[in-house]
Amino acid sequence: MPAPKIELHVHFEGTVRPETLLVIARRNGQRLPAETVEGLRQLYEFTDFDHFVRTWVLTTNCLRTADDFRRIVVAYAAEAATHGAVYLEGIFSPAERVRRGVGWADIFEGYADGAAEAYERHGVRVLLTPDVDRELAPADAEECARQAVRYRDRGVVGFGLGGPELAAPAKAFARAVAIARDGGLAFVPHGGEAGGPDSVRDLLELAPARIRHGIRAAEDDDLLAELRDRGVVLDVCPTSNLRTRVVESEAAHPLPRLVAAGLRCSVGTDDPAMFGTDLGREHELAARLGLGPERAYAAGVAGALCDDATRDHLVAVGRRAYG
Ligand SMILES: O=c1[nH]cnc2c1ncn2[C@@H]1O[C@H](CO)[C@@H](O)[C@H]1O
Repeated sequence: MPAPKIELHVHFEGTVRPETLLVIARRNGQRLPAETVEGLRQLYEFTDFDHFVRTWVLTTNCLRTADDFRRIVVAYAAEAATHGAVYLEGIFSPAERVRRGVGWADIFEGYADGAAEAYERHGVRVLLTPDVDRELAPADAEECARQAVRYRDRGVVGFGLGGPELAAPAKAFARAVAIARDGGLAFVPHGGEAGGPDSVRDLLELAPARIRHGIRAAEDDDLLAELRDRGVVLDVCPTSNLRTRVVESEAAHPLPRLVAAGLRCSVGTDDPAMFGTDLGREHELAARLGLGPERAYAAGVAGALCDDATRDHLVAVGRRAYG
């Protein structure tokens, strides 16, 4: 049995393995930019972060029905469970689907049903953190936040910001974040991935519950100290950083610096099907970079947006496995 794991940073749309994506696209009458598994794999050779984001938008468009969303959650929970996952917080990007004619309810109902079914069938607790990309009009982001709040009792616990990091400052979405927060959702944005320390500071003004990536905080000692003192958990995805080329090589990855600075870092796969990774391999890489499974699990417990009973359960699971 693999050691228990908590994954806080995974995009459900990016978990769909090429074989399955081709089937879904065909069923929905959607054209993908490649028509074979090999073709998709080649498409996933990213030249830079921007190229990755553009490709992500192209390939994830074929997901369209409530049933698609439900199934991809259940399938990923099954996969992650084989690597020891006991708790997942999954991201999805509703506005990108709505823009292409999918209804809000189909998206939220599908993901919420999937989260419930994942627990029933695979024993993995799944909570949901929809996000908006930084190229979205703020008014549309506000609508997404309102929709997310409506699903608060169906497993939606957070609201995030993703996509091209340099397209707009987080502040442009302050109203959407306020709507989410007033509705009981935590703010869990991406930042410090393609953008540097200033981009992380920009997020801190909106009091994030965690930061997705945040790795470029390692370039600034004062910022590292501030993140440590505030206890902000960073959801780090090392393979993603290598594959989108925001980090040049494994040896150059800032994770050892983050760990040395006393930051709490969880380990995530980000978009495992697009980056050719899985939760087990991601933890092997994190361990090589100085972040072992026990410490990663503790960061997961600290960062999870769950209720007290679930956190107590996660603590007990961790204690049994790691002592
Ligand atoms: O590593 C990542 N960084 C930023 N955005 C990401 C990442 N992985 C997936 N997305 C998703 O890409 C979409 C593009 O507009 C966004 O919705 C974001 O959630």
